[in-house]
Parts: sequence; structure tokens; C-alpha cells
Amino acid sequence: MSEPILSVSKLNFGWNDRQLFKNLSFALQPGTMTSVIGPNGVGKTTLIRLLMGQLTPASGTISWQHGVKVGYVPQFRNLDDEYPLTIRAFVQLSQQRHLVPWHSAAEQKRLDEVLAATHLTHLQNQCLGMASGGEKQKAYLAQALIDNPSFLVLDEATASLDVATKVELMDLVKELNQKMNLTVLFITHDMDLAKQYTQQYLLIEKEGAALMPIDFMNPESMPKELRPTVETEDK
Ligand SMILES: Nc1ncnc2c1ncn2[C@@H]1O[C@H](COP(=O)(O)OP(=O)(O)OP(=O)(O)O)[C@@H](O)[C@H]1O
Repeated sequence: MSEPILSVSKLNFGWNDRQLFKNLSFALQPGTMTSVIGPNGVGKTTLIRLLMGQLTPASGTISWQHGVKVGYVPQFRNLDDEYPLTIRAFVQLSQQRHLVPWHSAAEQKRLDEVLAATHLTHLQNQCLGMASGGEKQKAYLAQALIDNPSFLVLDEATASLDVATKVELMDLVKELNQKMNLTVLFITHDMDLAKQYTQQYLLIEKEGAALMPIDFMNPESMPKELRPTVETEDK
């Protein structure tokens, strides 16, 4: 096994007197796709904030492989029809942090690559406000990819999208995972997508958390919601 891209060891964290994580330990290998599942309010977003360094653990360690850049795709929130930037300009915002009327050849090239990788080239001059929900979410994905991250966090990024659009977005993420060895952490309540696209899950429950393979050969080892459904024949 190679060196983990992310290792969490004996992490403890709580809000006020409510302990969320007690000695949480797990490690993710580069190039894996992992879903993070668990009931509302159990601490999934808090875990992401700890991983991104926005919160400090009470104790324990979070270690990233040297030099790892993390991209982040938020939950879909609709933008107003009036939102004026084109898809290209919107994606470019995260490249330069501000709009300027000139771009270096290297920046243009990277932007072209990312627009192509996210299947947005033909839409790049369209106003983002007029784009469909799926196109908007792909533009957020493109923004997250512009700095060439090796680790991508999808923070309920498929919630509020219709089924076909969820699948389209996750197919794209899978393609990036395979072509660029992107490591993916996918926070979701959608068990079907977790089963379809990730090899393992980090299950966070009130009593603790565990990283488990999505093991279709051993359904009993999986939480009820993740077990394959067995179709019974009508007699
Ligand atoms: N800044 C904060 N101060 C105090 N408590 C907080 C804060 N942020 C989150 N919490 C509490 O921590 C718990 C975990 O919240 P968190 O948002 O991490 O859960 P979640 O698993 O992401 O939930 P959901 O599935 O609903 O998005 C909740 O009880 C929440 O109220």
C-alpha cells in the first residue's frame, strides 16, 4: 500500500459539552473514492471543517501527504437568472481571486483544460445564471479543479439535483478520479450514489465512526441502508 493521502489519528472534537468524535482514526489511500454517510447532525460538515483546518481538534492529529491541494464543491444552491458572469469567467474567479481583463497564456491553457475536462467548453460563453442546475454544478466543479487539486471534497454536492443530473456529475467525477488519480471524499445522504460510485464509506454514528469497504460480497457487514436490495419473485 502507498502512503495515505490523508491520515486521521485519535481525533477528538466536540461542541460545548457534546462530543462528536471520540478517538476517530482512519486513513485514505490516493486515488480512492470514499463516501461519508451518517444521520443529520452527526458531524459530517464538522469533520470536513476539521480536515480543511478551519477547526482545531481537541486532541489527535490530521496529516495530509506533503503538498496535497484540496478542491471543494459545495451543495448546489441556485444562482439568480440575472447572475452576469459567463461560465468561463466564473470558473476563472478561483484562478485569480478577482476579475482582470488579461490572463497569462498558462492561465488560459489551464482554464481551457478544465472546461474541457468538465464538458463545459461549448457552454463557456453562456451566462451562468441562465445555465441549468447541472451545468451550474459542473461550473462549481470546474472552479474546484482549476488549481489542479489531488483531493476533492464533494460536500453534499449532488443534493437538490435530479437523478439524471446527479449521475452525470458523478460520472464526471469518476472519470476525473480514473484519469487524474483524484482522491474523492463524497459527503452524501444518497445511498444509491454511495454504492454506485465509491469503494468504501466512512460511517459516522452517534457512538463513533468507522471506515468500511462497500462489500457487496458481505452485505451483512454493511449498514442496512447500503445493503443491496434483493428482488423477490412474485409467486
Ligand atoms: N459552530 C457551531 N457551534 C455549536 N454547535 C455546532 C456548530 N456547528 C455545528 N454544530 C453542531 O454540531 C453537530 C454536527 O453538525 P454538522 O453540521 O457537522 O452535522 P452534519 O452531519 O453535517 O449534518 P447534516 O447531515 O444535517 O448536514 C450539530 O448538532 C450542530 O448543531
